[in-house]
Amino acid sequence: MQKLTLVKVGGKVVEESDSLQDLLNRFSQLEGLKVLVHGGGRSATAMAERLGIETKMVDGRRITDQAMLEVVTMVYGGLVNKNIVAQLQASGINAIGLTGADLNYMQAVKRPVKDIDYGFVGDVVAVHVDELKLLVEKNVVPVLAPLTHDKKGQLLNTNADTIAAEAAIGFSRYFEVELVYCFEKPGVLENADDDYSVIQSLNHAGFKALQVSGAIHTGMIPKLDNSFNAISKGVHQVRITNIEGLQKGGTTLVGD
Ligand SMILES: Nc1ncnc2c1ncn2[C@@H]1O[C@H](COP(=O)(O)OP(=O)(O)O)[C@@H](O)[C@H]1O
Ligand SMILES: CC(=O)N[C@@H](CCC(=O)OP(=O)(O)O)C(=O)O
Repeated sequence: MQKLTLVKVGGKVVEESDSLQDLLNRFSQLEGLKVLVHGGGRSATAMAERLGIETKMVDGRRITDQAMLEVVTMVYGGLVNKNIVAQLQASGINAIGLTGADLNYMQAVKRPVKDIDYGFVGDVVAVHVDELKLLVEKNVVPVLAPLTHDKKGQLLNTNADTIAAEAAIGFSRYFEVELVYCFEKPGVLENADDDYSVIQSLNHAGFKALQVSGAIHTGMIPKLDNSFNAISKGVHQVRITNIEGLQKGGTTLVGD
């Protein structure tokens, strides 16, 4: 099977032009077939503030009402995505920027309201990577924004870590996929405040134990849930690392 590297880059890296440029330079140098997924939560919050639109969060999760959906569509599908595509083109990479509506590659349903109404947030129900496969085989690099659609005309906001895991699972039918989560820390840390405490290899039982002890918390919990879901559904390897570790290093997740 041919190898494919799928890199997800988070909001802090995307927000700062220097770190984004550094990441894209290193990404451009990765050999073989590749896909980039980007977040941009911080950029959306900043743009909402500039537009006088209040950002509402519950337990660290964005509430996407109609006004916020317009902001995230502009920021994720436009500003962030097209900037990345243009910068990759400048590095000689033939990139194409897409939401889940483009080529109908990722379909979702609006999250049902239980205790909390998250608004226009999509839970992924179907992934169609056949057209993307043809593109990557022609050395085109898809740049995927954290937006999905419901196939009835509604765009939905979907977490970028989930988009990356679901796309990686979809591509695993055709390729040996390595999923790399690139964020601001050098890996999953034994102590979130100590950058020298990187855990080199982590299985699901180890994750759960560190979650119970409180060493793994907040945004790292859904990132690891997405990672282990990807491994259980055929993704060859998942790594969590920073820009410097894009090629190797950080935390490698292992199946039980
Ligand atoms: N044990 C841990 N190791 C590393 N980061 C951790 C850990 N526990 C919690 N975190 C937090 O998880 C956050 C990463 O999640 P998130 O902000 O969602 O990532 P992203 O930048 O990819 O969007 C980090 O900023 C860090 O503060
Ligand atoms: C539904 C949901 O969580 N959407 C995220 C999408 C962006 C994202 O995931 O960005 P980071 O990777 O930078 O966190 C949000 O709007 O914040």
